[in-house]
Parts: sequence; structure tokens; C-alpha cells
Amino acid sequence: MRPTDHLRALAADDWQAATRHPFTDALADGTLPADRMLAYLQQDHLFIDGFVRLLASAIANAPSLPDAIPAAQFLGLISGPENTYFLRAIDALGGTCEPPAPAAPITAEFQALMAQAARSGRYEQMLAVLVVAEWSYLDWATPHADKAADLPFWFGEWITLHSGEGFEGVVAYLRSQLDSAWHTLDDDAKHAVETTFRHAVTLERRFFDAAQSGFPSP
Ligand SMILES: Cc1ncc(CO)c(N)n1
Ligand SMILES: Cc1ncsc1CCO
Repeated sequence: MRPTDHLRALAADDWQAATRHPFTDALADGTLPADRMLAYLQQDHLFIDGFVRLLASAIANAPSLPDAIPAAQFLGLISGPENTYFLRAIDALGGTCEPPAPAAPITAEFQALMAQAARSGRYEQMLAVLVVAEWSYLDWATPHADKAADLPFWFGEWITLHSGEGFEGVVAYLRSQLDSAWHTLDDDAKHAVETTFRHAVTLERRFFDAAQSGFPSP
């Protein structure tokens, strides 16, 4: 079994809950209320900030230039001028990006996990969080890809950004990096990857739980 299949199997319950979630089901059938989508995107915009820094750390810690290049290309894509999805969608839903929304507790937890992985100096820790974030999004979005074109763009584009050949390639690359790194790790480091991977999957599930109920204050 590939190490990343082993990791996903360890988190099977939360993985299933995060990738077959009522929030993404409602998003994909177009019935998600606009205020819920807006609040989700405003929180996810804060998530992407930490994500970009984590991806940059992974690029800096990749074992070779060929290992780093696909991540650098993905970073360019998501931070490039053609990626105006957040701006356009938040605007169309009647919200603003500036000033940034205060982070909900679950968003702050995600930011903390990403920051911890980024400063760990451990490539496999960075990959554990990146693999969960991208693979879980590929997994929920793929079954809905055929419906995306008929949806308002703030739903449809969020599905197409996370499905299809290009994004499958990103996930395949991230998984293969973690699979390769895994074989170099001692038992303690493997266990630490398992812990981080499971934590990240739990946070993905809880992020959708919170988004579904509109990020209620605790
Ligand atoms: C919370 C969360 N996880 C993963 C992704 C995909 O990068 C995202 N946009 N937001
Ligand atoms: C692919 C993508 N598009 C906008 S943000 C983002 C990163 C999370 O997948």
C-alpha cells in the first residue's frame, strides 16, 4: 500500500465526512445559501494565506530542484494574476476581502497547524498538511465536476478549480513526494506524520461543519 493510502485509511471516518459533506453537496447542487458561501470564502481566503506560505516552505525544503518545480508552478498558479476567483466570488456575493474577516476558531486552528508545519523544517510535515488539503478537495469536487458549468460561477468555479487533469496532477505530485519521503523516515518521524495527517483531516471536516452552520461564535 502506498504510504499516502495508509495515511488516508488511518483517517477514514473523518476523510469520508470531509469529502461527502452536506456543505459541499449543497454547494454542488446550487442550494447552498449565498450568505453561507460568502462566510466560507471569507474564512477560506484566510486559509489560503497560510497555505501559500506553507507551500513556499515546502519548495524551500524539497530535496532537489526537480522535486521543487511542480510545487513552484502550483504556487504561481494560485497566487497568479489570473486567479481572481476569491475576489470575484466574494464581490458577487456582496462581501469584501478588505479588511480581512476575523479568523473563526477553526480557521485559526488551521492557520496554526500550517504555521507549525511550515516552521518545522521537516519536509514530510509540510507535505502531510498539503496532501490533505489538496487531495481532500480533489476527492469532494471530482464527483461534481460535470455539474459545474450549470452553476453560478461562485459555486461552479470552486468545483472546477479543484477537479480535472491539472489539479489531479498537483495531487499526484504532492502524494508522490510524501510517498518518497516516507521511506526515509524513522518510526518516530512516521508517527509524527500520521498525527499531523489525521489532525489535518479532522480540521477539514470541522471547517465544513463550521461553514455549514455559518461559523457560529463559540
Ligand atoms: C480549508 C481548505 N482546505 C483545503 C483547501 C484546498 O486548498 C481549501 N481551499 N480550504
Ligand atoms: C487551486 C486553488 N485555486 C484557488 S485557491 C487554490 C488552492 C487550494 O486548492
